[in-house]
Amino acid sequence: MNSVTVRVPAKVNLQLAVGPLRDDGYHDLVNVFHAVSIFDEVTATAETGMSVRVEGESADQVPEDDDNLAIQAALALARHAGRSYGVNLIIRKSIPVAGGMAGGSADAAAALVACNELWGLGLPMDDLLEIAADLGSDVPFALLGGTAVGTGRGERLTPLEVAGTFHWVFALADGGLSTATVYAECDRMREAMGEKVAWPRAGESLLAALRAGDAKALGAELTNDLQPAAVMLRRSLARTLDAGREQGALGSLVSGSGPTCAFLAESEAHAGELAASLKSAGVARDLIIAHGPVPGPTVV
Ligand SMILES: C[C@@](CO)(OP(=O)(O)O)[C@H](O)COP(=O)(O)OP(=O)(O)OC[C@H]1O[C@@H](n2ccc(N)nc2=O)[C@H](O)[C@@H]1O
Ligand SMILES: Nc1ncnc2c1ncn2[C@@H]1O[C@H](COP(=O)(O)OP(=O)(O)O)[C@@H](O)[C@H]1O
Repeated sequence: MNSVTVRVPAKVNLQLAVGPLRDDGYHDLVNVFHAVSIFDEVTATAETGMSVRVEGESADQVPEDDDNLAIQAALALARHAGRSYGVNLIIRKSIPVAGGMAGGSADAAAALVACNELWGLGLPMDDLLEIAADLGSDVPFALLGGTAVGTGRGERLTPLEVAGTFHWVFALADGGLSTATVYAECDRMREAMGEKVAWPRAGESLLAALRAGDAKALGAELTNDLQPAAVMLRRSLARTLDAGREQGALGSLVSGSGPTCAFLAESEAHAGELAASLKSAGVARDLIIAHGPVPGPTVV
């Protein structure tokens, strides 16, 4: 086999509970990940060296050297296998870059799956999950897909039972936000308010809403502890979130570290109406309709 293509979804966080800052610079989380139908595609082709090319949505903002998370994934996999494999990766991006939808992590997960296949390694999921956790906190979930709760840095995963499909509208912003900057702003705001940071816990009502496939109940339970920090760093997000609520979204929140905002709709038709109203309100660079949960990386 000379070439393998893998399609990989974006994520939105249904609950992001951020615990205290740890000594290693990370925060303990309860991170309820939900994979949605916005996909990047990664094609891995056998080659002697390691190279990457990025095409599509905001490709100019993605590094085409060893800083690219997909190349880092291929290098980590080759190291794990103890061989000096080579690969050319072509990444076709649709997931917004630095948008809080884990596009880089998705590409890394896709590269792990594609190279595992291309190089005939046959490594099991558990090995790939271990390599993924060293690449970034969100990469293990990007390998898994579906809906799952992440603890620790977000890398320790338990898949969640979900009934049916949820319909979403995503409002894209101009430019990205740095994940590390948003966590640091969250710490700064908490300190300024003298807030005692609680140990993060999964919301029982949120898990029940997922099990029941109850969009209305889910909408009321969406929470993101990074949202105040993201809004502080990008004030225009307050207006975007307000517009979603005014236009009848069941729930509105910043996706992860932002600046993408996510709006939960009642149905596919309602998502279409909501996207149209948000477009008229002029509160986003672009709007994308998607559904979740969807499976993780898939060889196409
Ligand atoms: C916020 C979240 C929510 O899912 O995703 P994004 O919105 O960026 O997609 C994640 O926690 C991001 O995960 P990921 O993007 O993989 O982060 P990493 O590369 O592991 O870490 C980047 C930086 O984020 C901060 N970080 C990350 C994870 C964590 N549990 N605590 C942290 O404080 C640290 O400052 C770290 O240096
Ligand atoms: N394959 C990749 N796709 C996107 N961004 C990447 C990739 N590899 C490295 N990066 C870098 O990671 C940063 C965060 O990207 P991304 O994963 O899209 O956002 P977020 O962490 O907000 O979900 C980008 O600014 C970019 O410089």
